[in-house]
Amino acid sequence: MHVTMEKPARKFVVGNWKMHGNLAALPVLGAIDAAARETPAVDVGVAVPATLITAAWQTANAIHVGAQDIHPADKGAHTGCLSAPMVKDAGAAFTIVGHSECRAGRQESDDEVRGKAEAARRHGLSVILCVGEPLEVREAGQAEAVVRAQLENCLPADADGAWLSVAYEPIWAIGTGRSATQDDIAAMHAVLRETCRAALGPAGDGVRLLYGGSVTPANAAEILATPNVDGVLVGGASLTAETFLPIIAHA
Ligand SMILES: O=C(CO)COP(=O)(O)O
Repeated sequence: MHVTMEKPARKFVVGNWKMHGNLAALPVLGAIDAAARETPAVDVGVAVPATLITAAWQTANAIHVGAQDIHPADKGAHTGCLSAPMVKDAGAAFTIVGHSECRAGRQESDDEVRGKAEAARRHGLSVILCVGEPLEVREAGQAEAVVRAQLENCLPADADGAWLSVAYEPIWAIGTGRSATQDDIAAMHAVLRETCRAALGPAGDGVRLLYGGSVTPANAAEILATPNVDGVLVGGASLTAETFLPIIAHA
């Protein structure tokens, strides 16, 4: 089952736990799940470490449980990697692909990221495809051109909002406490929307566009009210109920 994407009515608020959390963190997921059940107009997801996917899926049923990355191949000699069918089997409903921490750590190309998105779709997983520029690119005035090219290169040919979301995560805003300004987010998300429409036609309007990078309870309302922002992808602030629940409440 794909995460149902009913744009623009429903916002998508997603936590990315990165390399944080073990079984002792399940009560946090329980609290997020309870909040999601009380907020049925918002789609809530958490991309947990792979070791927690099954337990999360068994614990929480009002939220979408996701993986943080997959390999483009279904199986093979890829030590330490997980395939789309594996994370699906474990209970994931979606996966993140192309996160800047994966792109940088593993020298991932846009082609590989597109291959991961295609693998996810083949196996019935929804996808959050991440794009975003480093600081030097923004300072050189090239952010929109670079992110547009990144999305064009990573977008699977016949994608649509039934299974695809795109997350704009400027690298300089991740984990720094310095989120992008509302104007910068609006400008970039207009570019993302235009790029989705150019590549996918009317289906491009249905792709949910998320913002990620130092989202907190203090800035979430403003970010979520920005044109073409259909949700947020939250790192640090998704690790505790105290900080993630208020973000869900703002959606
Ligand atoms: O990378 C992120 C989510 O995928 C953002 O992380 P922070 O919210 O910690 O800046």
